[in-house]
Amino acid sequence: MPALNKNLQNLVTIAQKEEKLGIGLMSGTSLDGLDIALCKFSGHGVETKFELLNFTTIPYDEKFKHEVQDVFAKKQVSLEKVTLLNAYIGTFHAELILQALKDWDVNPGTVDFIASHGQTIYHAPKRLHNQPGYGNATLQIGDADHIAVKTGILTISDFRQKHIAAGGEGAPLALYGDVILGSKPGENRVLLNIGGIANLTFIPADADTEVLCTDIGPGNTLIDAACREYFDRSYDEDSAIANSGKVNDVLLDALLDHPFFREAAPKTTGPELFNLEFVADAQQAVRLFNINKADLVATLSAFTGRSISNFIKGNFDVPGLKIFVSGGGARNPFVIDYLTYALPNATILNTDELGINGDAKEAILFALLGNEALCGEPMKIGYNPAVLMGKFSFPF
Ligand SMILES: Nc1ncnc2c1ncn2[C@@H]1O[C@H](COP(=O)(O)OP(=O)(O)OP(=O)(O)O)[C@@H](O)[C@H]1O
Ligand SMILES: CC(=O)N[C@H]1[C@@H]2OC[C@@H](O2)[C@@H](O)[C@@H]1O[C@H](C)C(=O)O
Repeated sequence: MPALNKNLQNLVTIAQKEEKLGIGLMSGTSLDGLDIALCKFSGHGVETKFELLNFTTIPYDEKFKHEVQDVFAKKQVSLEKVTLLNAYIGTFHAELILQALKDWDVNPGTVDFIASHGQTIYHAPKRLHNQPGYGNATLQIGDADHIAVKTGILTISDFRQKHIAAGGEGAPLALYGDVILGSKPGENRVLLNIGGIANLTFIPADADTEVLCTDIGPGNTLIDAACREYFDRSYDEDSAIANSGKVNDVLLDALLDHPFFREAAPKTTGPELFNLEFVADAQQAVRLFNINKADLVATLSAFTGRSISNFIKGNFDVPGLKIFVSGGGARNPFVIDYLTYALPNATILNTDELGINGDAKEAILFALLGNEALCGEPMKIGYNPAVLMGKFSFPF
């Protein structure tokens, strides 16, 4: 029998190691920076033992943000730019990983794998694009061959395509991590991530009830977009702008009137739908052509709070519900106060109370999916396809 080549031999050796050191990468819809989580794993599936050794977010500079924004969530872009960015982001992410490892004094040779989400540039579930003959689709760029070659570390990437191939919408993938890391028998839990888009995983107390993981609607994306457009700021730090404005209830109702909120879950979305054009359409519908810009930010912040609380109230009317919040929106006091007020029967906590750093949660999730790709078994959770996700890129 011919011997396996060096890449495959290394792959088998890594897959069979009792303990693995893996890096998870996430670069989300907020485009604030690259989240890098260095984790130690043993086991797989619900038996996974996991430790977060180091975490950092390396902020993107304005130039890089603009480069990505040029092609992000837009129907028409330069194909040349997308092609250039695919290689460029891969190489850039590799440089950021090497920088983080240097800062942590970790030798890249000791890291077994990198699990890279890539940068989503377009998310197109069938419900959203509505084009006959085409199914669900999504596109993450930042090619992993560049990461593997530049870092010398086996890289697993492009997790969402397998989810779609097996019948999903390619997102949210959070449930695999949420169930592995956040379940507690006998307790009704929601793990709520407020990133650019808000999503949640409901883990019921009773094992016979189905786990549900779904996007809910906008998290920070509209608040950030309005801050960029009208205040020359990238976000509303500590809700300073929202707190100086007044919620416009007519506009709030118009925003909430979109059919997305009436569609059955699980469902996914993105800034392809929730953008400033969406807000202008809602203003048009109620003939509100002029609105004070601080009132607009307050209304968009209330929109995030209300769409999340409506979904939770409408779907999980269960006793003793605990909601563990993560993502940058957990630091938006206006949104968190709104949830606390609108959901008096639930307890609102932070994922840190589960021992999971809320900022690191999504990067940890991808590290965990990388671990599953190496040594796991397909898991049937909720309505999600039972498949192992990710593609392998070798360093040599
Ligand atoms: N102090 C703060 N006050 C208000 N908002 C904040 C604060 N800190 C962070 N945020 C919000 O969090 C955002 C970043 O969130 P996060 O890093 O979770 O996004 P992401 O990973 O891109 O999201 P996604 O889950 O959609 O991929 C910022 O753009 C901002 O809107
Ligand atoms: C296509 C895509 O990148 N979706 C992201 C985005 O950000 C939040 C929400 O929309 C979620 O569906 C998903 O990310 C997380 C990590 C997920 O898959 O669970």
